[in-house]
Amino acid sequence: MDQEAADKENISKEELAKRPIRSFVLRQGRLTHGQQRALDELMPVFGVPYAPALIDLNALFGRDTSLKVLEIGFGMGDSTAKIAQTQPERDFLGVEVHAPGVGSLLKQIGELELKNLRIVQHDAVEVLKHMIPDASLDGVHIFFPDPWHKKRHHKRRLIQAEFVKLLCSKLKAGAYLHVATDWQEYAEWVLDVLQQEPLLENTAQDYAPKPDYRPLTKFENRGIKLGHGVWDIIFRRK
Ligand SMILES: C[S@@+](CC[C@H](N)C(=O)[O-])C[C@H]1O[C@@H](n2cnc3c(N)ncnc32)[C@H](O)[C@@H]1O
Repeated sequence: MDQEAADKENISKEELAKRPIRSFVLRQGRLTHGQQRALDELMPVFGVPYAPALIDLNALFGRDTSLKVLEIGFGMGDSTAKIAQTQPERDFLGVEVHAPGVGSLLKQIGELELKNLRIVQHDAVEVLKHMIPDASLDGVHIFFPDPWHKKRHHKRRLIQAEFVKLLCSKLKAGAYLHVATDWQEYAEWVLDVLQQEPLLENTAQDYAPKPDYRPLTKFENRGIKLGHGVWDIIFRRK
């Protein structure tokens, strides 16, 4: 049993044992004024409340000709907003559990007047299972997922064989799955898990060159200057 995880969430070890293993720890996190305001004013407009009911993605975005891309764990949403801004012909559904991040992305949606981005604030595993129709996605972005460094936490890593199966069921034939990470051991793990899924094929020999649509984050820029690596892994649904 994971005392550290129980302590972090202020719940008993017994309660934790009954819950499914999750890829995140929900921290309270302070909201800035701007984030709170964006949550109050823009969540009713751009937020999709979690419910165990399938979403009609074409109806949600009001068009059926656009490609539909899901992003899991967008953090503060800076890359998400930039991508949505530079690809107005595509529609993006971002999923994140962290309230300050959701507030931050809503603020950017307002400032940039983005029409092609919607947000669900909930565990992406449940969103995928209960809200995303089968074979409805053209792409999935998972940028810098929590690497869960310690061996005893590896079970919390988002990218696992079972999760990848679930993802595959939601991808259209030919759709892409793009994972980026700055932790080499997690990059190797992701490559291994994706290679073992028979419904996926790698678009590269192993790691892919960074596609232009993924902006360099501030954090990544700093890392590159220090000689740290970033690995992009892009597979396609057969
Ligand atoms: C290390 S951060 C990276 C954030 C962002 N993609 C970036 O590149 O800066 C990982 C994010 O994934 C979110 N996350 C992890 N598991 C999740 C899940 N199952 N559903 C939704 N969000 C999740 C966390 O809350 C966190 O904000």
